[in-house]
Amino acid sequence: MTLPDDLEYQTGFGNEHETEALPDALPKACFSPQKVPYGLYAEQFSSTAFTAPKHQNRRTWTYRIRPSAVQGDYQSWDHNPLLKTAPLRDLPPTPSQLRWGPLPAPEQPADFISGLTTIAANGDASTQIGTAIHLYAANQSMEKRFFYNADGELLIVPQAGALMICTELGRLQVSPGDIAVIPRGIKFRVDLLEEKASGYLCENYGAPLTLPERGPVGANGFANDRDFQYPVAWYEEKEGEFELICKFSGHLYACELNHSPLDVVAWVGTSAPYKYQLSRFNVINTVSYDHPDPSIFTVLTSQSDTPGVANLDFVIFPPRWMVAENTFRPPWYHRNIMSEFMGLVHGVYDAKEKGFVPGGSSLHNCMSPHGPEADVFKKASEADLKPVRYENTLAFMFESRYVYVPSKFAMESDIRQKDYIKCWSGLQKHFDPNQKP
Ligand SMILES: O=C(O)Cc1cc(O)ccc1O
Ligand SMILES: [Fe+2]
Repeated sequence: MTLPDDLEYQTGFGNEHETEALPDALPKACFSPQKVPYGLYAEQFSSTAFTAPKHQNRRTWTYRIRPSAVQGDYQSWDHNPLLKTAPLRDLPPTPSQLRWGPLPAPEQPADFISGLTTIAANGDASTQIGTAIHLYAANQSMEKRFFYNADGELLIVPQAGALMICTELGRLQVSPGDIAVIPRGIKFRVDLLEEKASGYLCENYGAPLTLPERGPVGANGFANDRDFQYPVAWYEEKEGEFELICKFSGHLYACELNHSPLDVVAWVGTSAPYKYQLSRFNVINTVSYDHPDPSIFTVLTSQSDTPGVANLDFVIFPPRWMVAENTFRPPWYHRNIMSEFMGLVHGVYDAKEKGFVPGGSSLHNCMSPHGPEADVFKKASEADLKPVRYENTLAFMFESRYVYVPSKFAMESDIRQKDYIKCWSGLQKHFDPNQKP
């Protein structure tokens, strides 16, 4: 369900946005004046190295009631043993094709952070390489708890239930069909707008997500810059007993706060949380023949140090027309150097009509063979190739150059579909050397 979203946003991917919740709160002629309007403190927030190339540089100046340094001592926080960080060492990486059903709804109270479960991770957070994939399942708002993640940027893909993500830089409302991205280090709280909420969370240890190049497609297409929505300044002036949780180099810490950290009255900069409605994606595909590589469906990419080889590609399979002639239309059988983790927001995915259910996941690691299940192969091989519209479907992929290591929970939990590979066992031999091509 999509709840109406009446919040105000600023638009434009990666723009230097500026916003103030009180008139003239934003200093005009410099970033760090001797006295900030309204008695605020200036604090710079850097998401990239000071010296990162200009087109990649992301930093934001915040003007806040108290500097972030006003907080208690960090103590270790051990309330979520299922939240893990790469490198995962409990089990060896596996080339086995894996699939999972959704997580059951939590029986105990769980918020967005305490209700996180890690399914897989790759790379190494301490070297800022790789990603982790978690599922969230929450039945309560974070209330007096706030969180920031020093290990990476967070890409939230809601699957059920609308969320109000209250951040230092303002609020984002997201429903299934939207995504939100929270920069590394930004403090936030997630409020549930419905009784429960669940979805996927990709933690990107690497370079911040950005739009892929458009190449010969030109200046428009795929995810258009104008459709990315950034919050306007919004603050809470609240005193009391609050808790700030942080994930730092794979460890969870908490410190006490005597005020809400969402106290930024004005900000200007290029590093900020944002949301994007996936239905805005301009889908580009063949109008002649063959099934193009799924990179044509890339919404956002986190580049590694090798050009064209992603730390993380976020790819979607949205509703679209399928018109390819003389073509086997579903994904082909394939083996890929990149590792592919998939999820389903709603509907049915064209390669897997059974077993891959909304809220579920699959993993096909580097070079592990996969493709349509047996029934899909049969149907697609005989289909009448008239134009058809794929409706009510939204699958996605977190694709990475690094092998995903599943968590112990993922391998041992009942949500793992241990018979997944049987989906290909019905593929019969049809070879006939005497058949005329
Ligand atoms: O494996 C998958 O289902 C994802 C995928 C989809 C597609 O259309 C082409 C290649 C690919 O890896
Ligand atoms: Fe694939």
